[in-house]
Amino acid sequence: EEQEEDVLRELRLFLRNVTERLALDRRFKAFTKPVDIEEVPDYLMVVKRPMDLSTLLTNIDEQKYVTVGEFVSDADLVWQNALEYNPDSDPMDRHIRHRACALKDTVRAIIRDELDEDFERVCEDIKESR
Ligand SMILES: CC(=O)c1nc(NC(=O)[C@H]2CNCCN2)sc1-c1cc(O)cc(O)c1
Repeated sequence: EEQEEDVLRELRLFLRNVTERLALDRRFKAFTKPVDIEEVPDYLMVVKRPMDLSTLLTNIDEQKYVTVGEFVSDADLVWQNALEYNPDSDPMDRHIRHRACALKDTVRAIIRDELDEDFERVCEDIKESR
């Protein structure tokens, strides 16, 4: 009903704000757009579920997320995929892994500092009722 739509609208506003702040952070430039499969043909052999910050925004607008937990699961794919695709001692691999770890820590810090646990509980109750 109306109250539920109000809650989910507030969830989308929060998730857009978090995602846009990540996309503005220069450290995360490599994560802002889908990996170009033409440029990186072996990418899909390694990474089974590609994800990037622009796709997270599209998912938010398409109302894919009913809880913050669902959003964090997709956001975690971004850095997890980067660690998976960059396992070597190659300087570029290390560089991307450093940024992937920064993304992981930044997402968790924002959610811990800015998400009200009572709000997430209401979202989870809406999800269970559907
Ligand atoms: C996001 C990601 O996982 C990624 N990994 C890379 N790794 C390498 O280039 C390593 C792989 N091992 C051998 C030495 N090169 S480049 C790269 C990337 C960077 C961008 O600026 C845009 C983009 O779409 C993808």
